[in-house]
Amino acid sequence: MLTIGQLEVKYGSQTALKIEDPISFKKGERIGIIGSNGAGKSTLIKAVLGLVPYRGRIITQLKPEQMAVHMQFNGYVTTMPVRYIMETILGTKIAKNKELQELISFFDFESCLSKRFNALSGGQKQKFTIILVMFQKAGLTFYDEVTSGLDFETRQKLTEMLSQWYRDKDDTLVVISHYYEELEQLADKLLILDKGRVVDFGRKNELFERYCGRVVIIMENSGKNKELSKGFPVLKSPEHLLAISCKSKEQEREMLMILTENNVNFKRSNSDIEMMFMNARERFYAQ
Ligand SMILES: Nc1ncnc2c1ncn2[C@@H]1O[C@H](COP(=O)(O)OP(=O)(O)OP(=O)(O)O)[C@@H](O)[C@H]1O
Repeated sequence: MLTIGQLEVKYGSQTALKIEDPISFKKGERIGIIGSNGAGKSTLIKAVLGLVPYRGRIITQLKPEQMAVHMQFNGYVTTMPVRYIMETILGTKIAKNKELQELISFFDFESCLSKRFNALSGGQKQKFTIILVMFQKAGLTFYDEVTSGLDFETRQKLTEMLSQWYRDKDDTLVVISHYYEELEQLADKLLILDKGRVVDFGRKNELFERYCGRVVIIMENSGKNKELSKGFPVLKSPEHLLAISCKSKEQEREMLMILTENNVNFKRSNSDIEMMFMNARERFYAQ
């Protein structure tokens, strides 16, 4: 569907993004893009959409109208109710369009239609743009920080709605997010960027195995826990946590036995994106 290779985007003399080995997004894939501030995530989307000049190759059979994008920040006319903005942008009347009615109802947006954009809450503003984006039924849809700035509960609800909407559909999605739980729900593959470079690209479970092992056991970073896990491979983790990588069932059993016998609370995970992301970056720079 889309192949990117030998890509370089510069702002003035600063290289914001450099992709050497080709990466491909295939039909139906759900791709999450993860990276710290300034990693080049939005720049990648802008390059694909032709919004910034670049050198290199972006190959796709898709026409511009077959790509839809939800950008991080969106502004609309503030002098009229969002109903009219929606109808003008989409070129259809809500009352006459069943599909649009279905979308509005799915996002519980009916009561918002008479409000002006500025009078919508953060979550409602995002829903408004999501409805506009989804209605286009593009082959490839980008969501850039779709839940950014929302409170935890609204974020969770919106992520769940997106996940539910796309569950049985074959749309290709590219989701940029800083929230690990959002990528957990919406993405099957991850593109990890850092300082404009590709750290890795692959299926979530394969990346987890590559950087964290079979399973990771996470506990408080205390002196006692460090002592108990001596000899086990320690992963890079947030300061307050101690993460142990278990490469085999035997290793995991041994670790769990020690922790249980010593009454230590722990979390076991085979999909922790934060841990995978931190360790992927660590290994990238160690090479
Ligand atoms: N219009 C611009 N002019 C100059 N530099 C820019 C411009 N847009 C982005 N940059 C720089 O390019 C780099 C990548 O920016 P980009 O917005 O792609 O990062 P990002 O990964 O999306 O970050 P964030 O998570 O903060 O949104 C950053 O160093 C940023 O300061």
